Amino acid sequence: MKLDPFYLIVDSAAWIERLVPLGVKLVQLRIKDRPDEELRSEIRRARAVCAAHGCQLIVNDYWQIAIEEGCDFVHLGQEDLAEADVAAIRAAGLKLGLSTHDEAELETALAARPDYVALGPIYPTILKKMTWEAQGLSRISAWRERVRPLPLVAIGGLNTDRLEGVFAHGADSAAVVTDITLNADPEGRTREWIEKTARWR
Ligand SMILES: Cc1ncc(COP(=O)(O)OP(=O)(O)O)c(N)n1
Ligand SMILES: Cc1nc(C(=O)O)sc1CCOP(=O)(O)O
Ligand SMILES: [Mg+2]
Repeated sequence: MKLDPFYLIVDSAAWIERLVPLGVKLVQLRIKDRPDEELRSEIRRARAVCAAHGCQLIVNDYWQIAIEEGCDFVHLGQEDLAEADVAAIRAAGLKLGLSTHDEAELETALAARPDYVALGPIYPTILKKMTWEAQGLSRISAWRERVRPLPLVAIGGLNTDRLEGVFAHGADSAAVVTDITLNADPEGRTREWIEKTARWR
């Protein structure tokens, strides 16, 4: 499986409606702490836009709702994975991406036979408080060898100046939140990400 080198992560269908039509081909809907009905409505809106624009939608955390809403890809962290029914996710035909932050998590992730592995935080992130120090670029190279032939996603503190480094060290896709959503010009920055990742597409 090949992932687009630009992996956008946003927290609402409104962001997806705004940015996916610009040419984004891989997007994660990462919503926290909202009632189920709101989540369903957000997922439905996101699915419609992604279907219209040939963009792969990945639903974060809410694998049961993703199954029920007919989605085809979920992302889980290690705590999510511990509580998830991976067999049910597979039986429903969904693909699965998993987070990793250290060796033990990588072992756990690979044992679950995911469709991609994410490594983070490569650089410090302002999005959420993390237990892990920044991994640095060399960790990407180490993960590259361990994760092959699965795609490797780099995440955490990425911006357009850091792309060369993450791809040179073996990432297949660069995931980003705040470099776009907190940018003064999110549309312009999204176009820049699309252009600057073209070499690895
Ligand atoms: C591509 C990608 N990588 C890592 C994460 C983080 O997942 P998780 O550790 O479960 O944390 P939350 O995002 O759920 O807060 C991700 N969402 N996407
Ligand atoms: C959601 C998330 N997960 C991470 C991990 O390391 O697992 S880092 C991260 C935040 C990514 O946001 P930004 O691009 O703004 O740094
Ligand atoms: Mg999670």
